Amino acid sequence: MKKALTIAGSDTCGGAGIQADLKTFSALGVYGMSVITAVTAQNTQGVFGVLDVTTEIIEKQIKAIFEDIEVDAVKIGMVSMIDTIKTIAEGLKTYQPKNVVLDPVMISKSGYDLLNKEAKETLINELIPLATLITPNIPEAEVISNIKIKTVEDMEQSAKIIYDMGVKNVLVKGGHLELEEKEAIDILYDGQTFNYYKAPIINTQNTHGTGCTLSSAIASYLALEKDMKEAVRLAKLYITMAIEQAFSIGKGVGPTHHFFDLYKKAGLMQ
Ligand SMILES: Nc1ncnc2c1ncn2[C@@H]1O[C@H](COP(=O)(O)OP(=O)(O)O)[C@@H](O)[C@H]1O
Ligand SMILES: Cc1ncc(COP(=O)(O)O)c(N)n1
Repeated sequence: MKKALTIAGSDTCGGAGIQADLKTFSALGVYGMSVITAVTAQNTQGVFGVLDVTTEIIEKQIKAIFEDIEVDAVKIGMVSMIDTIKTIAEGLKTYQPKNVVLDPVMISKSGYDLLNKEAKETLINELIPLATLITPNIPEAEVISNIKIKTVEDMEQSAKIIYDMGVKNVLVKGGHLELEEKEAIDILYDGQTFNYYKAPIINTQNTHGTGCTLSSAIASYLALEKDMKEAVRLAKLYITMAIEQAFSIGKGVGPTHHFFDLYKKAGLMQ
C-alpha cells in the first residue's frame, strides 16, 4: 500500500487541515500519516485560537515517521511560524522524500491568519525550493509573486514568477477568481508549458478545506505513481465532486465530502 504524510494543522471541525488530508488519503486508497504543526480551535464560522506545537515535537514527529516508514508523498499545509518552517525544511533535506506538495496556507476562508505575517519570507525562501509542486490560491499567489491577479494571463505570469523561485511545478488555483465563463480554472506550470484544468463553478457556500483536499488528493495520486499532469487532472475531478457533494454542518462554511463509493464508481480510486 502506498503511504502519504501530511504535515499540517489540526482543524477541530474536520473540514480542513490534517482531518481533510487524512480523509482524502483514505478515500483514494492511500495509507495516511500526520505530523501536526498546530492545533486550531475552529468551526464553520471561524478560528478561535491556535496553539503552535513546539519545534522539538515537530522534529520528533518527522523523525518518528521517516526513520521507520517509507513515505511515497508528503503534503505540507499550515506551517504557522518561522521556526516551524525551518524545522520542516531541515526534515525534508535530511529525508529527501520523492514528492512534496506544498499548499502555502496563509489565511483561512473565515479570515484568520494561519501563517504569521513575518513567516512569509521564510516559507518562500526555505520551503518553495524543496517542493515538487506548490498550490497557491489567488491571494497566496499574489503575495508570493508580488503581482495583482485579475485574469488568467495574470495567473500565468504569477506561476512563472513562482517557478523561478526554485519549485519544480506551480499550480495556481482559480477558485477565488471571478470569471465571466463561471469556471473554476487552475493553471499548472512546469517551467515549459501551461496546462489548464477547468470545472464549472458550483454554487455553494460549503468550501471549507477545498485547498487542503485538492493538495492532498494530488499528493495521493503522486504516491500512486501518476505523473504530475495526471495527478492534477484526477485530483481536480476529486475536488469538484467533493464540492458538489459538500454539505452544511453548523452555521457557516461547511466541509467538502469525501465519499468513498462515489469516487470508486467514477473510477478515481485504485
Ligand atoms: N465554487 C467552486 N466550484 C468549483 N470548484 C471550486 C469552487 N471553489 C473552489 N474550487 C476549486 O477548488 C480547488 C481549491 O481552490 P481554492 O478555493 O482557490 O483554494 P483555497 O481553498 O486554497 O482557497 C481548486 O481546484 C478550485 O478551482
Ligand atoms: C488547520 C487548517 N489548515 C488549513 C485551513 C485552510 O482551509 P480554508 O482555506 O478552507 O479555511 C484551515 N482553515 N485550517
